[in-house]
Amino acid sequence: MPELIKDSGSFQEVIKGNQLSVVHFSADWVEQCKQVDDVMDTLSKQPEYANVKFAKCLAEELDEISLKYNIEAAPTIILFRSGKDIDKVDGADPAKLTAKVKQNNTKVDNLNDKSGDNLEQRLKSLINKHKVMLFMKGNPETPRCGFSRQIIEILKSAGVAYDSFDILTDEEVRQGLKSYSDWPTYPQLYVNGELLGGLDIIKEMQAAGELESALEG
Ligand SMILES: N[C@@H](CCC(=O)N[C@@H](CS)C(=O)NCC(=O)O)C(=O)O
Repeated sequence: MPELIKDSGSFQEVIKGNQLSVVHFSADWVEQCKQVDDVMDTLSKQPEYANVKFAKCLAEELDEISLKYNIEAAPTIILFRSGKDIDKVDGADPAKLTAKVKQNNTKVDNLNDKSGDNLEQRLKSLINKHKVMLFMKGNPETPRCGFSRQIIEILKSAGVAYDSFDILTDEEVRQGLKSYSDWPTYPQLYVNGELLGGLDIIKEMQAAGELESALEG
């Protein structure tokens, strides 16, 4: 049975930690929320989700938290890992909610499996996955940050082939790459395993007519 979050202290308790946390922003008077309650209840009883935290909060009673996470209507379900929101389901959509819990929990499992691995090796292999490799928020079809969206447009106009990695799906890579490359933000664009830069640098290169040759490596 999902825990009922009553204040911001218990909310922080629920979302912290490397496990997946699934929080239903609910309103008692909205019929669809009952459907989400049932799905959350069923999922919480499945052995494969034994380490996932399922919780519910009454969105109108915790307005500061609802504001922070842009809750516009109940039900909204937000998935968290290590205190950060990593995914979201708007409205009562049992199939989508189930799929997202499964998908994001698999990522945590992968992360845990890899915890003994050398993070540096993982980062190196990701950086070298493609000649031009973009680390961004979201994916080229659905960028989840304006900076990432702009760099996608630039790469599109340069007509270059590239691969991308969504750092919102992997907190270890998100934080690890910042220190590995000594670069604090995303997007990060790599060519032949070397950091070319973030959005501002890429824009400068484009303005100077240097981008296409830099992308050639
Ligand atoms: N001026 C930066 C803009 C990028 C930026 O500020 N990104 C922020 C917000 S999307 C970021 O990645 N913050 C660190 C994080 O979210 O982990 C650039 O040239 O790339």
